[in-house]
Amino acid sequence: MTLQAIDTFAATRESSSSPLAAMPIAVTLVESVSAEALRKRAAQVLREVVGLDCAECLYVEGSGRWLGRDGDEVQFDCSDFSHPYAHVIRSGKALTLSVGDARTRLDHAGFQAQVVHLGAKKRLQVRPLRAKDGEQEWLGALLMVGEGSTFSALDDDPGMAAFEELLCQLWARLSREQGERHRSRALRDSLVKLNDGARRQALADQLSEDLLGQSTAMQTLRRQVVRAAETNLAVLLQGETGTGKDRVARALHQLSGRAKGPFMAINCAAIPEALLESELFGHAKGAFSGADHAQQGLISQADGGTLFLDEIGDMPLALQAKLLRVLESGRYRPLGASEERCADLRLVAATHQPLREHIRAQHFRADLYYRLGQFPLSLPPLAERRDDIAQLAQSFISDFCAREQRDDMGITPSALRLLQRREYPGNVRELKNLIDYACAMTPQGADIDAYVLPGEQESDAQASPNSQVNGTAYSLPNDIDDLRQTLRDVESAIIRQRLMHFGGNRAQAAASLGLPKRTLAHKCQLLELDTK
Ligand SMILES: Nc1ncnc2c1ncn2[C@@H]1O[C@H](COP(=O)(O)OP(=O)(O)OP(=O)(O)O)[C@@H](O)[C@H]1O
Repeated sequence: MTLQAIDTFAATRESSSSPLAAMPIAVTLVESVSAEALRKRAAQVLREVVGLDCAECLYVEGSGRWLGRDGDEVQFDCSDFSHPYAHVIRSGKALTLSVGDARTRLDHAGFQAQVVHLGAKKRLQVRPLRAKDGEQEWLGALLMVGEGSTFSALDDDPGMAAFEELLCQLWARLSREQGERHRSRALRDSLVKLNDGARRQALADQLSEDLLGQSTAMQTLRRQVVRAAETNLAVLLQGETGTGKDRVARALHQLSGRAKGPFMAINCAAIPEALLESELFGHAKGAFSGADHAQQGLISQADGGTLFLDEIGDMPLALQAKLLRVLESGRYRPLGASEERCADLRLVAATHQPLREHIRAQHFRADLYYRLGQFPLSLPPLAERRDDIAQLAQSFISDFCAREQRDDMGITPSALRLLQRREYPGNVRELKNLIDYACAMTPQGADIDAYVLPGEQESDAQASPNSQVNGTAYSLPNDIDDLRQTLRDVESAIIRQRLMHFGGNRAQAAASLGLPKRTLAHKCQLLELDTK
């Protein structure tokens, strides 16, 4: 299928009554190999098939501040209201006016050049184009110029809505794919251009897209990751569970000169001891019963790239000695093989365990510990960077909406305050799970409210003795030292569960608890469960 499909469709559109008549256009759009090609094709469809005088897709460039035109230097500042795109991007709503009006009311030179040759009586419509996948808010804007009757027909045409939806979906996907590819290339190119300090800062800033958090601890961590990525040193990541060790390991690989090589990962705690050696080192044919063919191990597969050993604290002592040899000499011997092999890899290991204590207990080799930790990195627990919670929460909400194809949702200030106050033994992973749950419990069109967030006692309910009040399960802490606060917590948990049960309907929740609605509203306010 080629661009001819557009012409064919244009010719047959009038006469065709097939419900599948729009398929060739969809195929043409889907075949676009880049976001730029997609924009061109979409505009061509609108001109040739719909019969518009002018159609053009403008794109929001990376910083989100400018709208650009393909093949043109002209850029439109998104906060400059002398052109229609700023109005549309800021309001999120389409704008329709006559070309004549646009000429007199909007005096941006670049925009004037776009419409100067068009008849003053024609209508002009600009529509915002927005990715619904949460990764990239604004894609750009669609400029269309044509007869008033064409727009009246388009406004009622479900085909136009479907066309726009398809365009946005494809665009978001293509720009994400391109962005991912371009990002590492651009980063490496920038190494050449910038001096060391600026280059490192630029890389650390780029990393903030993957390793979220503006706290000092996260900024320091990102700068350390950049430094570590410049070297071939073995990196030991230490941090509580869920602090992002896996993410950091992948970022290290992506930033390093080995980014084009493989990234192989294994969780040493998840593989039975007996299998771990052959998984890592590989084996020769007949090395053990059942080994009816030779198999490469991860060390060999990571050649030229990075090997990530998660939960290194769980590696058996015998294997630790073999791993040390790989690190010292770059040589290893697959199980049952007669010859040694070489591997050129960077090792990144991670643990949440106190390895020094393991060394004292003789469960971990001290020499391996020091060799692994040539470049030690500590990941801060979430409790030490509560300032990051708001950004993380917003990002997880967007991820949820994109994944579940839900409309954008926000979070109320009281819900955010609750999140910022609570404890997170499971760190960022726990916060992410909590947000996923809260998103799922929040009705379409609403923001996450405090009442949908399970309290800490509810999360830990299995761990401590449960009680039953008024049909609502909650857990009694064992170490009550402030009865009033405990009673407030229990009251808050009960009200939140009731509100959740009744989908946020305060009147029903109040009736079910035998309270006047006003009293419940007052309690909600005191307990910061208020939504308004
Ligand atoms: N700084 C961060 N920015 C965005 N997401 C993060 C960040 N840190 C962690 N996460 C997310 O939290 C979850 C847990 O992260 P990850 O698996 O990297 O933690 P971990 O320290 O390796 O955990 P474990 O020790 O249990 O294996 C993942 O969903 C990850 O994407």
